[in-house]
Amino acid sequence: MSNKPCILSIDQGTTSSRAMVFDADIQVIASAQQEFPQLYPAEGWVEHDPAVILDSVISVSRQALASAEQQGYSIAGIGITNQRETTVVWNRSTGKALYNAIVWQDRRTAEQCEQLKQQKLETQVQARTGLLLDPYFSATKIAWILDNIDGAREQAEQGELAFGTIDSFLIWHLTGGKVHATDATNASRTNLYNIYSGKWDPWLLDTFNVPKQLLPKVMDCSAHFGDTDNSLFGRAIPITGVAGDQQAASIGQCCFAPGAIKSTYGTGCFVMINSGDKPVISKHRLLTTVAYQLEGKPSYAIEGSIFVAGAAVQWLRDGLGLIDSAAETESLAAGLEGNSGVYMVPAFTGLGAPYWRPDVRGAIFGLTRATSPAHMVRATLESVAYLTHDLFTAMANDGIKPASLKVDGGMVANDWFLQFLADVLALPVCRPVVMETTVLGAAYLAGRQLGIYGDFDAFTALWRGAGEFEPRMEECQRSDLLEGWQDAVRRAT
Ligand SMILES: Nc1ncnc2c1ncn2[C@@H]1O[C@H](COP(=O)(O)OP(=O)(O)O)[C@@H](O)[C@H]1O
Ligand SMILES: O=P(O)(O)OC[C@H](O)CO
Repeated sequence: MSNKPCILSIDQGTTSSRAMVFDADIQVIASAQQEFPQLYPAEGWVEHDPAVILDSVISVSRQALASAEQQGYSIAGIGITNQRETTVVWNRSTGKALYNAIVWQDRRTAEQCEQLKQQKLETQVQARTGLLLDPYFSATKIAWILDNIDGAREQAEQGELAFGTIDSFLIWHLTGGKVHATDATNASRTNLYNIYSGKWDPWLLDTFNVPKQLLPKVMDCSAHFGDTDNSLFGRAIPITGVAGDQQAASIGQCCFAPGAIKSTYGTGCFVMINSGDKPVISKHRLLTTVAYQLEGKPSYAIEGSIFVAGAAVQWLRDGLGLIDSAAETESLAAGLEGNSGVYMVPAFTGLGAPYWRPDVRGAIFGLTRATSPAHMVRATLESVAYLTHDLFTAMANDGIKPASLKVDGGMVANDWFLQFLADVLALPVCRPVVMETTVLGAAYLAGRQLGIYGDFDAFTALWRGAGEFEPRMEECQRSDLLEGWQDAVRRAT
């Protein structure tokens, strides 16, 4: 009979679904991962098939769970973390989605956002949500589904439909259609949730034309969300932790004190700085968001969101066929003396913070007959570091000047990238032992609710750095590179 308690943590990311099992000492004992297709049905549109997402989550969870049980462990609870903002609307009777999931990167509602900006509503939206007017967030994506799928708006008004970010969609299906809930971090990315009152906001629902009947119940990040349906894992398992992936990464990096900062390099890049128990509104186009909510008390963060980071590496592999694997980018970039004046602006889905230009598209500058695939690769990696530098400039203008940066996500396996990042930011960059901080954060939230994991101090005591990258570039070289980048951005925009 297995009796060692452990937590199954599910990370439903933009490019893959991952499940990891953590024991009571927060060590990884099992894991499984599955990539799934990205759908690009029109220029600027990005979708996922919700049924494929659900299947991939169930499949990786079953694999990780079986491996843990074979080792004599018993799953005590489940944590869920997810790509944020991505929007699903489904039928409450059948559970079937009305339309594909509209992914956070999707730009189809740029015009609606522009119209709201023309009506001078951005300041009011920011004052309630901490967010800006951009197609990134869920509200205009929901309205698009209601206005473009036959009969959807009437069904929504009659209470027949449910909206959810991916966490909510998964909770619904894992509990056999019994629970329609989300957590405060995911709610805070919709543009419908008032981060001051902690409630769905009637003015926002009206402004974005979204019926209240669609919305899930908003809960703390550590809470009993519901139990899984017996048919899925052979018995009911409680879901006890939920957070958006960037917030979960911030928890996994132990960013609990005001000023603590992390940057995650997955499909996109997201920098988050803890601002304590008060929301701080940026004057330089950064976002304010809920970092986590425990025992009814929210903590807040300032966030810089870059839409394309690892996605550009994926494009080199899948779009251009320049590389066979993401890992190859490291030796290709390191093999060059410099960038030879080649700059890439990876605005495949517009530019996020601090530019917020959904209309801009990607560009490459400085090509010559001597430009090789390695130059393209290097320009791609460099661009992610420059975009991070732009966020740090906005943060500095808001008075935030960190002394070092904790990093995580798929791209930080790349040592060359991290050294270049440290050089461009002129800051030490630290990579943790557990690079999957997102799943770790969700596991912590779930295990905390069950009493398996202790308080923040106990968790922080377990955090280990795997190595620091110290800045070592000459200042004149750094400023030349940044000048080249700024020129490229000017030309692209
Ligand atoms: N060694 C590497 N160098 C650069 N990029 C990498 C490397 N390994 C993985 N990546 C990139 O990291 C991303 C995957 O990271 P992950 O954190 O799993 O993303 P997500 O959660 O968004 O699906 C992919 O876009 C991939 O191209
Ligand atoms: O899937 P990731 O890790 O790139 O994260 C996506 C973000 O949550 C989008 O806001």
